[in-house]
Amino acid sequence: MKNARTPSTDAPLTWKQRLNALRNLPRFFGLVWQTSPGIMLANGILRIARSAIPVSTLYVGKLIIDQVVLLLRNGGGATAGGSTSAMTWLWELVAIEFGLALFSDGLMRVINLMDSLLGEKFANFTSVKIMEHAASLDLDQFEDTTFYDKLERARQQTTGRTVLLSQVLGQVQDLISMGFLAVGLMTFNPWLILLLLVAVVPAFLGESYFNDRSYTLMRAQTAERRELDYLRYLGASDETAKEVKLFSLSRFLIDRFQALSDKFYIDSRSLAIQRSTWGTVFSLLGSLGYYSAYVVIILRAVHGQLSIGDLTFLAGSFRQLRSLLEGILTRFTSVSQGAIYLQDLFEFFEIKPRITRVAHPRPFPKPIREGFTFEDVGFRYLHSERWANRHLSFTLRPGERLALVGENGAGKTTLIKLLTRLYDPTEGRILLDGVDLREYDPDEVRRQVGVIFQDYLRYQMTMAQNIAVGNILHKEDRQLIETSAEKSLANLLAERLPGRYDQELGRRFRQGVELSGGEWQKIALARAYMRDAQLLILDEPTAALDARAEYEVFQRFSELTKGRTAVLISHRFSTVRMADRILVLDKGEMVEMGSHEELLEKDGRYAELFHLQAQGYR
Ligand SMILES: Nc1ncnc2c1ncn2[C@@H]1O[C@H](COP(=O)(O)OP(=O)(O)OP(=O)(O)O)[C@@H](O)[C@H]1O
Repeated sequence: MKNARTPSTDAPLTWKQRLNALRNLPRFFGLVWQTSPGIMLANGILRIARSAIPVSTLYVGKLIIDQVVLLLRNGGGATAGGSTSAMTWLWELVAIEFGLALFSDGLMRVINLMDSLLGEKFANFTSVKIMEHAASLDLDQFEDTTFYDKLERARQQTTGRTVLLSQVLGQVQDLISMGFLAVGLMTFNPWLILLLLVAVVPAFLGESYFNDRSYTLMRAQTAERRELDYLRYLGASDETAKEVKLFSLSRFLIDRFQALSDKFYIDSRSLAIQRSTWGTVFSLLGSLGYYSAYVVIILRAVHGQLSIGDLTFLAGSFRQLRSLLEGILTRFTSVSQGAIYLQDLFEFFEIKPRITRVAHPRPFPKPIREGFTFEDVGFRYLHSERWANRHLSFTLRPGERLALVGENGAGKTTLIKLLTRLYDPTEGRILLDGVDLREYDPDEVRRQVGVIFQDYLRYQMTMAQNIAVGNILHKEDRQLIETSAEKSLANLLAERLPGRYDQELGRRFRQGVELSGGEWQKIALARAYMRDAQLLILDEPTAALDARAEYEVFQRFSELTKGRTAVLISHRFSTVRMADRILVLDKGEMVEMGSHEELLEKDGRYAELFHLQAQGYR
């Protein structure tokens, strides 16, 4: 991650940082171009056409006034001889101005339409890209809060980037308009340009200063804003309602929400007040500059150096130039602001997964011959001092059923995550058939392993889809889905549901049916049977099942995993004893390994835990 390029959260942005951020724009437009080259090109051409309109309109206006003055001087349009052609010319000019106004209006509408179409396409395009990139990253990157903030900022600004798009395009258009107007103004009096700058530059500097401060504020609040979203979710979601009600948490949550949002309000209020005060001062300065220029122009007109048409043209040009320049400078700060936000997006795209595919991965062994060997494996979570696993050395033999036993936090789930390459070991290595697991394609490893974690997801989808997620490539294979359900006993549930396998589950959308914890678990278990995996891993798969269901599930599991390697984590010894071997973990380290009988005979930690549980049943 290139954190060095990200401005720090407490210092306002320097000009250099602003200009640096502009370097993101070409890449941004590259992406926009990728989204829709046709609309982008048409948009550019129309904007160039539109930028010539202000100066043209003013010039035609000048010609009209001069023509009227000429006609008046010649005794009035109706009476003067030879004035018919002058009148015709006058009406032609009016028609041209009218045409220009219509054309300008039409162009603006088409441009706005294109901006919004392009913006929407781009927002969808980046959202998809963000999702795709997020999918390629490692689990531990998601568990890192700085990463999460970055992802959140990248995600939140999808709509902001749509605005940036029209701002940058508008900027280019206005710059060209200004060029035309400035040429006109300078041919009359170059000093007027100087007055213009005096009128506008302070406003610009003020604007950029306050933009810096609001960006800094926004950035400093990222983590708290995330908390605000979380509180909002806790306070009003179907998943949390039960507990929030029972524990009467709503007041506690609302107060916390209120305190946080009040803090945001106070911070933003003082900034908004300062901004508005200074804004008034700068705008006064601007008016002063404008009226000084106006006086210069009027004096020259009175002395006969300028025609009345010139006067209106120049005054109009000056007024328009001022508002364009102001617009451009103000927009510059928000464009560079937007460009800095883009940095968040690009930095997010630059985060690379560490668990990568080697250039020439080895084919996954079919069948596995020697098994998985842990060689002094240790693992520490990011930012954690403690080792979640340490000094693990053992072999998971092919065809063996291994149970992992240990108290809460002993490192059982972590060991599974290492085995499935969700993480790579911090030290030591894991071999599969004598070759480092990192030499295989991680996707292939995950395909060959069927794993159900204790915190499996309850998808708010149909029952069939809930099972199919175990092997999404076969989502249409009804036969496979139904046999998997039979293996996990979820088929009995399907028979009871009104919509059978097509029944929507969960209450979030449509007419879903909510299930009990054990029912959900059977569905999750079916996912493991969806793939013809060589290694099956169940992490506390039966915790929510009743005694009979648990017995049946394990009877089946034993039959179904015959000849396949299986790892189970369970706190129930009735389940654990079915395994061929048991690995006992304590504080991340292996303390014992052996069959149920061997370990009882040894009378060590396993025997102690076993007797403790058995006592509870006596
Ligand atoms: N994502 C994480 N980030 C940081 N630390 C973690 C993370 N997940 C687990 N830990 C820590 O690692 C240690 C081992 O956790 P693990 O989930 O492997 O235990 P476990 O044996 O599966 O526990 P349980 O029986 O409660 O499921 C714990 O001390 C836990 O606090």
